[in-house]
Amino acid sequence: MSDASLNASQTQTGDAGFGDYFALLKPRVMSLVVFTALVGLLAAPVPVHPIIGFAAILFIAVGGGASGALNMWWDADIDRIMKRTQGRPIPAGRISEGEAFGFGMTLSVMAVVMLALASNLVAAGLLAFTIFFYVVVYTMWLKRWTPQNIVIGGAAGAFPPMIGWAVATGGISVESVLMFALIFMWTPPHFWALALFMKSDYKEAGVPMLTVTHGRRSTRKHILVYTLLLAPLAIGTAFTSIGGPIYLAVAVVLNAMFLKGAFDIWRRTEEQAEADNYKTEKKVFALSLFYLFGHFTAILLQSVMAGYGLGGW
Ligand code: HEM
Ligand SMILES: CC(C)=CCC/C(C)=C/CC/C(C)=C/COP(=O)(O)OP(=O)(O)O
Repeated sequence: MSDASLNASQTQTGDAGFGDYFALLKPRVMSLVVFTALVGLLAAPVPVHPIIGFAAILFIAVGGGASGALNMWWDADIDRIMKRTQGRPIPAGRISEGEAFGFGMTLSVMAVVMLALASNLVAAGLLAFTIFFYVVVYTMWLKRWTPQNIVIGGAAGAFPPMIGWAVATGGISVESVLMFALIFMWTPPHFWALALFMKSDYKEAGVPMLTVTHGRRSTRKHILVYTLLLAPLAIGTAFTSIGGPIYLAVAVVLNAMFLKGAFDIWRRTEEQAEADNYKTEKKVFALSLFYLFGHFTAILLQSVMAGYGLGGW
């Protein structure tokens, strides 16, 4: 039986296993979040002892996961309504809201304290702020209040490379802000492409996503505008100290693909999208994941090569 087909009447709180607590950490989304933190850490000009680096990434992963658990605790009511989220441990009845809250809070505090001990207060402070931003600013406040929820709230997902960079350097710099900006501008097309084929779910749950408040036509336009703003930023990063020729080649190809996808989404009518079951929108959502992974992999490659005195301009 799939998770989605379980419901509270078939399962009881207390049935939870390791897998349910692991699911509270939103591991799939967090895998990319943690990767960007790792790249931030490795791209910094200050080498980190491997054990400290490993521990720091682990604590960032735990903090990120904990914020996911707190997000699911607060959003349990809407997760019960949306098909996509009904199989999650709380709506499925395998973990109680109180248990999820306790789990999320305990891990959050532990992650921040441990990161402070393993690295420095700037990194730990940034992690604490990121958890606060995702849980309080995005989840509790913006998500149910404004269609700009993910534009502003998306900042939470953009902090992890800055945390990684701060672990290594103890501070914030132009380069780490650039990595933040890349994720910040990427989040709206990433999410709105998904929202185009999720509209009915958010509507039922009363979440004011752009698709619900402004319609799909406007969302298509918004995706294009943000992708057009993202491209020069992503490509321009090639000419900074975290970029280089390899990054430039990757960025040009990925931005050309992402722009083509955004134009396709913008050109399509709802009838066309419905006719092929939102094939283009689904493709662009998948591409968004590859896009971010590709840019951060290129930043990582450039920094590894720079360590050998190679790959720069
Ligand atoms: C406010 C910002 C964001 C919103 C609202 C958002 C929303 C979503 C949603 C609703 C999904 C569908 C999958 C699910 O049910 O969990 C998803 C998938 C995903 N997101 Fe995002 N996202 C945001 C930011 C990010 C960031 C910053 C990253 C990584 C850096 C990221 C990485 C991913 C990945 C890897 C998936 C695919 C997960 C899978 O395979 O199930 N997202 N996102
Ligand atoms: C280090 C650290 C604290 C990282 C946090 C990173 C972070 C804020 C990621 C946000 C990505 C995410 C899961 C958005 C889902 O939005 P949603 O909660 O509205 O999605 P849902 O409808 O699937 O619950």
